[in-house]
Amino acid sequence: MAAFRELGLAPWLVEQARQLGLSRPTPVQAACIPPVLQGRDCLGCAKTGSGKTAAFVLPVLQALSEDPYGIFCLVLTPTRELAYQIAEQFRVLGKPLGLKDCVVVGGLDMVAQALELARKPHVVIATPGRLADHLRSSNTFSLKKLKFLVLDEADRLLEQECTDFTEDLEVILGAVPARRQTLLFSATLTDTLNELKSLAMNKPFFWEALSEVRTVDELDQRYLLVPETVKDAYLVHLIQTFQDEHEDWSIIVFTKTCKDCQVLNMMLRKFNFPSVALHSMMKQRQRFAALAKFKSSIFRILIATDVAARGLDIPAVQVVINHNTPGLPKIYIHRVGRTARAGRHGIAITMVTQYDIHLVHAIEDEIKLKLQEFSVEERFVLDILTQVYITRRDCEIKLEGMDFDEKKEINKRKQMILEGKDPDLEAKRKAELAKIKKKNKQFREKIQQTLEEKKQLQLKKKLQKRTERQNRLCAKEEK
Ligand SMILES: Nc1ncnc2c1ncn2[C@@H]1O[C@H](COP(=O)(O)OP(=O)(O)OP(=O)(O)O)[C@@H](O)[C@H]1O
Repeated sequence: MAAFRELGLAPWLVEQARQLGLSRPTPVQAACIPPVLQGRDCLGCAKTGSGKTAAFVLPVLQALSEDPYGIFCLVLTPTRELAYQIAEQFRVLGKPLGLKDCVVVGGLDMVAQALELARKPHVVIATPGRLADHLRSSNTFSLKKLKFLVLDEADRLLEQECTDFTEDLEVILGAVPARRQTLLFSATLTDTLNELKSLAMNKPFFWEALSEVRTVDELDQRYLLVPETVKDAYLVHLIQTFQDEHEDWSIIVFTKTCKDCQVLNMMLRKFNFPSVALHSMMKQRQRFAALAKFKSSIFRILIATDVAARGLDIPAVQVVINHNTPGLPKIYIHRVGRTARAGRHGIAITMVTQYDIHLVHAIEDEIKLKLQEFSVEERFVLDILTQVYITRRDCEIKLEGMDFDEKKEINKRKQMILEGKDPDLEAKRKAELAKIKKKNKQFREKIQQTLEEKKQLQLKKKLQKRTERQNRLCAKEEK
């Protein structure tokens, strides 16, 4: 394969890449860097951990070094943690340029971000919601001269799942120039390819890794069939086994909900495991702190929701455990892709209950590979079953006392504020709407009741008349 130099990158950038340990380009880099340097739009689809970030960071930096100004490049990404990770790559590789970057994500001070944006950074790395908020509320910066628009995890940004970015993307696309280079990357582009192609119209170059299997060869993919009620005991047993056998391994456990994530973290800590949680109901500073502890291997176990499923690059992660079977094969691909990155080996174990077997089949169909069974000595699990059950119950009771659901309500209010809505006004509006609905219902019921009463009355009168008529007839006959 060609060296970085042969792809058209400048010597200073090749040297910078080498210092970071990138000595030879990965296939996605070798394929995508030249067309991007030629000014073409690019859609790159390559497996998790294959170096897609540098595939866009390097050519953007090269173009920036030839014509430096701000704001030159905007990178959009679905999660806050990922935004910081990408910013770090720009910072390290772009150090000789004196690169100025700005990270614009939710959960942090908006005023400080607005000030930074006004200073015209070369590169802005943002989550769509917060950037759209800035665009709606301020005119202290402009994206009109932008040269590059990058959508990392592009399919996630376009799909309408739990967090729907559509409205925010519309605001952002309205603020960037039509004449620009658009770069779109993900490990799972194919589902949204048509929408993505409409974003990249400048002689787009599409590259997809030539491979039947959609996950990396270095990943050992297993399933563990467990009854729903004893999942946690299996989890504790698995973690204990990995910790005993491989002290230096880091483990990510993916859970379905924030509450599950919080309870499992509390439970594992009761068993003295060095774990931290990461989910969207935590304050942003807590999220960063948890991730920093995990990345520095101070805490070797991360319990996370899908907020950590995409993009995070933590080389020490050797094991991914899916506490629930992901409902979508795409989510499975990203989750298990947190291990076995950049040619390293890793293992992914998915817990499967009797109700999830169809989900496993869907995953296998998508990745074009059969998962192998992971065997566990059940007597060890049986030994800890009761203890794990009681500990989990204790943690659930404790969590209820901590008003976890109330916090959810508070977070909803915060989200409204970020969306420029007044939560009290919204609550009032909702209450008024409910009142009107209730009144309408009462009114309808009253009409119904009156109609019913009238009907009854008419029926009564009819019956009365009939009886009177019969009485009269009887009286006549008697006469
Ligand atoms: N040319 C290279 N040589 C060696 N290592 C590389 C090279 N390019 C990237 N890497 C390393 O590979 C790891 C994964 O890269 P990156 O995070 O860009 O993957 P990705 O394809 O974006 O994965 P995901 O789909 O999970 O987001 C990083 O640690 C990065 O430093």
